[in-house]
Amino acid sequence: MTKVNYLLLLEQGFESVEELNEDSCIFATTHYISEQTGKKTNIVNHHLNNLFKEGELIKINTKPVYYLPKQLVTDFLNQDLSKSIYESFEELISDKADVFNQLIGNQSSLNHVIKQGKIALSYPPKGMPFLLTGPTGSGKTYLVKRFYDYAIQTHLLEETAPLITFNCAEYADNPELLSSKLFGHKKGSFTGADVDSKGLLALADKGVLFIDEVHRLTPENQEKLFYFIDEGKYKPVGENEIWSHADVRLMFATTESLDDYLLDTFTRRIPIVAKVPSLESRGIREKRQFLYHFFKQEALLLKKDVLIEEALFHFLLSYQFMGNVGELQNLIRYICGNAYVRQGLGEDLVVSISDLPEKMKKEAFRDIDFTPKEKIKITPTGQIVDPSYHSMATFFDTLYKELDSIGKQYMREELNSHYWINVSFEKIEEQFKSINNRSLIDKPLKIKLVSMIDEVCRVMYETHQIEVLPETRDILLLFIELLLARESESDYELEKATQYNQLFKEKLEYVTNTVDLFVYLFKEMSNIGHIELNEWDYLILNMVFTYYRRLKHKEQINGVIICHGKSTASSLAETTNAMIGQKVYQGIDMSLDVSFNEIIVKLQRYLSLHETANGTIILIDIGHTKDLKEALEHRVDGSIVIINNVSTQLALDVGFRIVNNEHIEMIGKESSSQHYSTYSMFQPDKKKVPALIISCQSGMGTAKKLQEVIAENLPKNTPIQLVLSDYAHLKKMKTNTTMFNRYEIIGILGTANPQVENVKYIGIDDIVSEEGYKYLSTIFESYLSPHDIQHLNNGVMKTLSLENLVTMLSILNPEKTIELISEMIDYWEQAFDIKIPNNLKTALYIHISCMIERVITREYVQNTLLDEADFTKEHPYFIDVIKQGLEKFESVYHVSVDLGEISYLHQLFQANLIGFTF
Ligand SMILES: Nc1ncnc2c1ncn2[C@@H]1O[C@H](COP(=O)(O)OP(=O)(O)OP(=O)(O)O)[C@@H](O)[C@H]1O
Repeated sequence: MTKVNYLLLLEQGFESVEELNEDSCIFATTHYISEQTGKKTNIVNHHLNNLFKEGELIKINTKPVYYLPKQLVTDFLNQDLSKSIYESFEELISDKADVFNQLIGNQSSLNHVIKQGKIALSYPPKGMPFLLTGPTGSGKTYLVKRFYDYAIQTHLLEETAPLITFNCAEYADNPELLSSKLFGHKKGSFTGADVDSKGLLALADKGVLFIDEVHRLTPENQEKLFYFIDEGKYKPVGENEIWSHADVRLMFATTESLDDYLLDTFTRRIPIVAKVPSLESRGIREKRQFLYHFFKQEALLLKKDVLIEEALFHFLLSYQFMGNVGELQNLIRYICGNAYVRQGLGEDLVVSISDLPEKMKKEAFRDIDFTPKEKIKITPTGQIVDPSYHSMATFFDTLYKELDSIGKQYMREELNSHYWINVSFEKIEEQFKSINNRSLIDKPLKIKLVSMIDEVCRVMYETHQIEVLPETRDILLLFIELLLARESESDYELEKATQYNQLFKEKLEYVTNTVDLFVYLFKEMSNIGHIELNEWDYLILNMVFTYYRRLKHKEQINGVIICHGKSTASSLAETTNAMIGQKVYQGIDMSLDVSFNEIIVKLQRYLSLHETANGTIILIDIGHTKDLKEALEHRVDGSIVIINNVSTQLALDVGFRIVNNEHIEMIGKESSSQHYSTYSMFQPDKKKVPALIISCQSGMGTAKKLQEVIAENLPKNTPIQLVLSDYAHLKKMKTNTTMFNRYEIIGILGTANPQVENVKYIGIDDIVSEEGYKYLSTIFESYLSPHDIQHLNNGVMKTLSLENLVTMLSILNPEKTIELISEMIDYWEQAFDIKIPNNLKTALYIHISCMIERVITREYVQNTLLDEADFTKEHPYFIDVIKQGLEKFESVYHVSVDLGEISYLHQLFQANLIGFTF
């Protein structure tokens, strides 16, 4: 029996399937087929797996596993499938449920637009108008059609509901005609109006009217439309008395920017506006998917495999399509059509640069790389064989393996640290050079990236005096390009990388700090795609940042000058550096209105980012030796010498000695005696900086918000750092992460306990409870005074509920919501005659606002455990009072809160109020 027979067998079995479930598809298990055919299960398995790899079958990963013929399942569901392996039949069926699953970018670039659109459509009772902006060809019309499909599928609209499209640009020169088109007209209302005519609003009744190029609508027509939006009625042209009514969901689109005056008045009336991104800004990953998608369409149409020459594919990847997705789609159709004409009836269709339109051909040939490469193959069933894609996926793993093998040699002490760094760096460089970086990312993104990196480096220099050498910048650029092009995450022995990073940090902490700073600034400042760095990537950055710096700057003593006055220290440092001929000193100015504490913070920051192992000499104008000693002894690696009474001569003398590599103590002793000043020297006692980990199950967004709230309420000069951690990562890795090596972790704060042994955890709910102070004390008591802890507690209590609301609510106006909930709580306090404690208040704020969102977005979960009759019988007064409190809320947001939700509220009240009897 051949492979093909197995496929036929499955297809025959599938013919009688009426519903997709485990029973009806039992014919699709290995066991069943083995029994039917008398073949051993491992033989059956082998063939089925091959068919699966070739894209003929999909897999349902239940026990037992089911193999179903992909094409027939697609026909059955009347929808393309988004993947080839499903965890259950339910998952397979629900893949159909959401029409957006198929959309390229639904999880990334279009995520926001889709979310906004769904909200607009679902907003009770009849949805809200919704405006899509975005350049031509970006897919606005395409999205509107998907939103319409979604509304039908979720029964927001009837199956027969109309979708009517109207393009204002076609009537822009004739506002009367436009008006009559939209609103209809009465017989005789203008020349040629021989009969009454219905407008599009009437035709779109109970459905959707999509108005494209809406910026071409005249102000009068806008006004008429606004009136319709507000009141649901309008008058056809020539009709003065009788109002017409229509039940229509409106969607709008425009290619213009919202700054346009017409649009400004428009957007004030349209609550939801979402931007469809240009093709270029969607990044190389999505562009690659679009290329696959459109070539697949052609393969399907022509019923042939399409073989794409690598040079053509890469030209398309890097070409900037001003007409966006639409232009790309047309171009691919043109290319395939051209190739078809040339090749006629051949078995496959080979497409190459020569199939491009003339004007593009020239440009494509200019950049062509003549090394022969394998072609990319796309079959009509959607199977993709792309050798360049695979090499990218394994690229990083290969590098990590190399770094691991060098690291192992270092661990076995076969290499010293100097060689470890050098050999690792050489490997990184070699691997980077091996990749063809012509089309890792598209040109405009690359231009943006170059200026982004320059900007980050400028800020690093201006704020922290860290110079990133041009060589380092080049390699950083390539590295980030590679990261942006990386399609999948590697899980190659991440713990090993963590260990190497730790060893690296022990040697060169200032480099790891510099890397952290670079990553932080890059993420903060960049609006370039999302980049995930793993521990290996950090190791690469550590090596890259060290390598050239070491080559350029011999390891020498660090020099710092601190003086009173606006710019005395910096100009003294500058002059001496110039006279010595290299950078020896960093100046820190101490203007009169700046406290010495602030100077210390500046100094600490500066030193944390620079090599201090060879010692640091601080030249200062007056005193402060003791303060400096205290501030630095835990923070630097090598000896510290402080010399008083700085003068130009002293600075020059010390500077030349530093350059000549004299011993630090000798410099202190001799220079100070020659220049009538005093010096003191001490060895540091290095301790880790305390840090609190913030980690939320609900994601980094919430953790970041929480970090802001805590940071705002901590004393200004506390050494405590607030570090964010991914919840799943923390829970899995426990103390085995760089964070635990880098900091003295004082505790974890979050929304769920990640269960890290021997580390204290407090939840947000603990902080906002009555006992908030007590909980905070368990973590902060060794670091903050009781007064500071109290301040922190109060501050967090005050901001947290509001903050939470703002992050959680994506559509409603948070201030208004808070106001309403607060009224509600007042009402309940009066009616129940109780004082609701803060913890319950916060819980209520959060709970109710989420509840509204649940109702509006129809993600309503029925409380199946509730016995409604019992609950109604036992708590009639509670239900009554809660309902009255919710009344205004229900009417403002057009929602209705069911008994299940009221019973959740009941549980909340009971759990938080001792002796609550209602
Ligand atoms: N996500 C997508 N998947 C597949 N095809 C798409 C996608 N987005 C857009 N297209 C295709 O690109 C073409 C252009 O899209 P569309 O007409 O929706 O753009 P538009 O923004 O409305 O353009 P214009 O402003 O010029 O009217 C269409 O043929 C559409 O089928």
